[in-house]
Amino acid sequence: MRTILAGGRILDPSQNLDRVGDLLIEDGRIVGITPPGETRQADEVIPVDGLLVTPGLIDIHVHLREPGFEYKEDIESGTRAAAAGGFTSVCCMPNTNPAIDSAPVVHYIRERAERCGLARVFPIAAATKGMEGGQLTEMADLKAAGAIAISDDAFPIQSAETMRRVMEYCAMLDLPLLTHNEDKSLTAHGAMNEGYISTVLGIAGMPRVAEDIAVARNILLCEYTGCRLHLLHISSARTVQILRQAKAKGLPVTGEACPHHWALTEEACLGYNTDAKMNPPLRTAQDCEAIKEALADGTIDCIATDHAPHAAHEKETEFEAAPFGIVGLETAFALGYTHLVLSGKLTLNDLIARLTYNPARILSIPHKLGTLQPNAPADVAVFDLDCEWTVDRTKLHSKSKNTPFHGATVKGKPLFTLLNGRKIEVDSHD
Ligand SMILES: NC(=O)N[C@@H](CC(=O)O)C(=O)O
Ligand SMILES: [Zn+2]
Repeated sequence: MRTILAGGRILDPSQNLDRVGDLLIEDGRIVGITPPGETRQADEVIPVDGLLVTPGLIDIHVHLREPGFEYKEDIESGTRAAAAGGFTSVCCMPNTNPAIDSAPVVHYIRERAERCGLARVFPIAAATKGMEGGQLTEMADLKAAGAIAISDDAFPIQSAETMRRVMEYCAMLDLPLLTHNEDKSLTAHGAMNEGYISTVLGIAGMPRVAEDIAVARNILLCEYTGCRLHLLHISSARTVQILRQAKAKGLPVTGEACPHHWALTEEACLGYNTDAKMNPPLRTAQDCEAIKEALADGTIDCIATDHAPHAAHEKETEFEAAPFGIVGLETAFALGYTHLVLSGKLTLNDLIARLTYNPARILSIPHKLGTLQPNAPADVAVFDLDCEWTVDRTKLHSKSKNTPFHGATVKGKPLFTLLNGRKIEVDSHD
């Protein structure tokens, strides 16, 4: 079976490649790139003139909610949302019920994802049983079952002693550890960034220093244990500085940023907008600037969504009572293109690198993903960069509609993906 994606602008940061051509795919694998129109024999020709062709996007921070919270999202709806956003691989967080803290749950998720066939799913296993911060999980078993990394994301480990042990095991097993960085003693009862707006709204704040302290501690423990540490959803300018210093020292630390942390500030919470409530919270314009700078200079290695679906009835409540989190898979590319590339902060090549090759490297994702090199699986994304569109929550494929970007006009639209060479087409958002 031979497919040609014909006449697109093929951009692949892993090969420093950006040129118009035909992408040849055979039996689910990339064969190579030829000049437009040169190769004629194919079972299927998909014309992509004027469109952007990249490796399928990879999101290493997604909450798929299955098992246990299928009313918010399930593996099928979540991977459909992924495909609609240009993602061919997602890594899912363990805060499910039961948590991803035993091999059977890892197997279950992988099998379900395989059957859905919309995107690859790599489970991230919990560091502690039930993410309770106590007894460690059987990380070697979890790795053998297919877990790609370790994290207690939503339930950040408060005890330095426990964190040290977790890191020692991760180092021994060469599993990356992903940390949600929050000193809970500083954020108790908090629901948004601590500052002027939280004072105006009368809502308890979550100071940036709660993130910075946890980042500093986790980096010191990383230095002590030699564990590969990845900082989830960086939201604070000071955290960016600490990460920059750690990298300068050569420590095995990486970081990610989510679109909302550069595209929005705490002001989005005005009016008690629960769709602007997430953890870590939206901060200030200065923090957004620092995050964009760090994405540009490579201090922050990758972009992830922290796709965190919640049902309407959960968000339609008082600000303090609403759960933290917003959906992100279907808006991430456009928010990157609009806010980072069109503003001149990042090149298109750098944006795609932070959504493909870099996340693949951070988690050592198997099968040579995040690249269009010959023989790699044909996981591909196709975008219309000229398309301006308005985010409409009712058109999202995710079961949940909790986005603060409803009504925002953005540029750059994911059109479809190929997964193992097979076209995955979901309805457009129009
Ligand atoms: N990021 C969020 O705001 N929410 C996450 C959990 C978390 O990381 O706190 C969720 O699972 O809903
Ligand atoms: Zn988190």
